[in-house]
Amino acid sequence: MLELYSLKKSFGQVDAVDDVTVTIDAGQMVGIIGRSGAGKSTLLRLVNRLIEPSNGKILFNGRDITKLKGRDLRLWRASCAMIFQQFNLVERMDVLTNVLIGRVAHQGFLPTITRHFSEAERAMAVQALDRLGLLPQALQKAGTLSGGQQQRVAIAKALVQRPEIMLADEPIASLDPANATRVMEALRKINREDGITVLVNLHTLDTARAYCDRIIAMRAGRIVFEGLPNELTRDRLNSIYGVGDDADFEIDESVTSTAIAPPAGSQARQTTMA
Ligand SMILES: Nc1ncnc2c1ncn2[C@@H]1O[C@H](COP(=O)(O)OP(=O)(O)OP(=O)(O)O)[C@@H](O)[C@H]1O
Repeated sequence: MLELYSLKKSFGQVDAVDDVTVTIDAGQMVGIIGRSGAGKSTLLRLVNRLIEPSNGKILFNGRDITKLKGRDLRLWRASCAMIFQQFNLVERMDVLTNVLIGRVAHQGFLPTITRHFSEAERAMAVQALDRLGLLPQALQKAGTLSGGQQQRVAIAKALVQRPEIMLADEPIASLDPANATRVMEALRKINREDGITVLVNLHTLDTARAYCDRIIAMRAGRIVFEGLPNELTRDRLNSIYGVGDDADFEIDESVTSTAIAPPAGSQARQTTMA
């Protein structure tokens, strides 16, 4: 269980995350939505300890994460793997090596840069690629893959970290709908099959409603909604975001399936919060 208490991060005068208290149960897939600048990325970066909180506490299974240093901090970062919009792969390296780089926290920096990986680690990387349908691309340079394939390599790289939490910061923002669907399905498969908790920042409300067990909505650094996808009704959303009839997005109340890309001819709409 991940618990955030009065978590705050200020950048000068801006409170990017402002007094956030929330509990995420183990094994949940949680979507974080909100307009650009709401504080979604900052929240994930705080959990991963990529940035230090100005105030507040992070507990994971009762352990105070905010106090971790040195090796313990490195192992924490490995156990809450991050996935970024821009994939963060080494494009000139092959896919398998990119995945193996995910082992750095466990085996140290030197063996990683000299590419000394054990047979067990190679087997782990191959298995992760196989699960994500990328075995045929294992020896291809990462930069030659499509965006969706690269993001799935990034997920495989995160998987070999043996994480307990996966933090995905707008993982589908730069992908076309078909690739976005495959990436979201991959995240959900990992969540369901491995019991890994997934926190995913999303720009599209429909995607969050289709894939996530719970939704957190942020506005100006604060959590303004936390609950089940079907509790996020049009009225509630309007009151949360203060939008009127001339809003630049609409809510598709019919979205209950996993599909992001609607079938040809469908009337399904994409809901964008940006
Ligand atoms: N390193 C930083 N230095 C100064 N201000 C920052 C920094 N990182 C974030 N901010 C500010 O904090 C606020 C929240 O930013 P954040 O990136 O967390 O929002 P977001 O909801 O993830 O937005 P987006 O959807 O556009 O990525 C914004 O006002 C942003 O400008």
